[in-house]
Amino acid sequence: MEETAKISVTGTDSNIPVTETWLRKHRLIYDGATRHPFIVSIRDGSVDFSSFKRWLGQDYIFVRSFVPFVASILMKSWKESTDESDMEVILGGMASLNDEINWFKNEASKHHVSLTSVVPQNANINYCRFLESLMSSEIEYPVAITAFWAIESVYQQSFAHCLEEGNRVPQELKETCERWGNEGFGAYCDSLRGIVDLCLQKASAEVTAKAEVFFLSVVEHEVEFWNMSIGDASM
Ligand SMILES: Cc1ncc(CN)c(N)n1
Repeated sequence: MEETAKISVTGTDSNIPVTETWLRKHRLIYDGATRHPFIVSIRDGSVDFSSFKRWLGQDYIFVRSFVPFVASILMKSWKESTDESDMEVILGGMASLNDEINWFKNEASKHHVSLTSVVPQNANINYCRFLESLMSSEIEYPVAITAFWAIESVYQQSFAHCLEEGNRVPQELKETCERWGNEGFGAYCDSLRGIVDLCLQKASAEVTAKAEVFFLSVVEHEVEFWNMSIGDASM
């Protein structure tokens, strides 16, 4: 039988989901976020506690900006999505944020971090401005849901890495790693990824290209967020 040539041009091969294409194409940058030195230091127990406390305070500020961003995704899915189940997945993510805010307050008081006196650092200010820009009506639903999946997925893969066999996560940080590294959150990220792939199958090449740019922007913001968490050791 004649051998059929297997041609896979990046992004246009309909057999490979778009997110798979991106993760292969941008493996280095993506690993730079999910295997960041800050994450590796949590995994091997070498993280210093001041970095963890800095991250905790900054991430609380981020999550408060993340709530309206997720609400805007809900609105876009209601207006633009052809698949009703999208809304339920996004709503599930939204609901967990209510619990998340309380988790931060609880964790902060445990570690004597005053959330009211946390000053947002530049990387955080930039990231929150980026979230706000995604809420504009100029940002199509496929682009916004791509950013949402990327934001959640970087955290899931980062903290799942911390929980892998042989980790030496300090007892005080175990709960944090479990929060985003657990299987349930992994399944939720897979659902978001499924929505992104389905959306982008129907999207124009232009929207798909725009979604890829925003995917990369999220990964860069996540790397900056980890860099900020490590902070200036000399401080
Ligand atoms: C910076 C950042 N990125 C992602 C997540 C997970 N929602 C988070 N809490 N903070």
